[in-house]
Amino acid sequence: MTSARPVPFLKGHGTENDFVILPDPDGLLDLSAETVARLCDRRAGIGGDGLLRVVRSAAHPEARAMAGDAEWFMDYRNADGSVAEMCGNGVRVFVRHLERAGLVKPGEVAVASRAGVKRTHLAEDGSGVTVSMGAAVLPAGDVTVRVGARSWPALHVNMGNPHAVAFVGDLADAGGLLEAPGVEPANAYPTGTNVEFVVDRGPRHVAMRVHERGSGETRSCGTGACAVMVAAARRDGVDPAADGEDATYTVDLPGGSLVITERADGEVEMTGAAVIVAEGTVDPEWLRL
Ligand SMILES: N[C@@H](CCC[C@H](N)C(=O)O)C(=O)O
Repeated sequence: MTSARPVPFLKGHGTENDFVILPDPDGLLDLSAETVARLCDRRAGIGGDGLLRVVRSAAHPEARAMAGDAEWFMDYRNADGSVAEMCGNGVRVFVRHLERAGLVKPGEVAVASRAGVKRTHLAEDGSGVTVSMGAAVLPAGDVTVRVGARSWPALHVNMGNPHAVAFVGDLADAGGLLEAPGVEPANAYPTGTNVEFVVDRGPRHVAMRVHERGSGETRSCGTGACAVMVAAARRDGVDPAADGEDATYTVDLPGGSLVITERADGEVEMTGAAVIVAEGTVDPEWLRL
């Protein structure tokens, strides 16, 4: 990134999955992975699980083709600077920022992402944001998740980005999650994966922890909660496409709860909070690498 002027930023979170937000409507910032990692550093930077760059779709080569359907592109990066296809909590925070900045009105807002255009609904009363996340894809093949000497069978679920969902006896079984869990076979996830550990809380009610690719353990993951909902539904013998009936689950995460509905047409909808907590400018001298 080269910039002589202070760079505006905001900080926000969705169920405590927190993000540095960089408004860059004309796509002028040259954001390297190293710069993203510095901004997301919790001690030496602003701090965040990831970064949301807010760019007009027409101004970004990866989003130009979506500009007719979605004016804004969510350029999402993980805390280590890696690029990811999609971020469920991030897209809610992204539209909350657009609304707060007067760039969109409450109601329907389409957002371009690397996983395609996502349709969102911003409640008039400023409460939650609902996102149509697309249909879950369940690639065939057995997957195993390992932490130390323990292992669990897992379900491979793709929500635009990859997930391995393991049902465990107790969320503490996953241990400290200071390192990425092992996932086998390695070739099931050529670009790595997010890993979810899940327990039951009641009928259509589960709780989870997540280790995110590129960010470590986070307090919430929207795409992860959608993957968990679909995995729990299939385990429970619930398949809305076959049953002809929508199914709704509550997914508790360390940072809050998300309500996930899988519709009979396959669409997975997620509803949850989205909050902007601060805004300011980044010192250009500090940002210079
Ligand atoms: N926290 C996000 C997911 C962010 C991307 C993920 N770490 C990946 O690399 O796929 C969410 O809320 O979905």
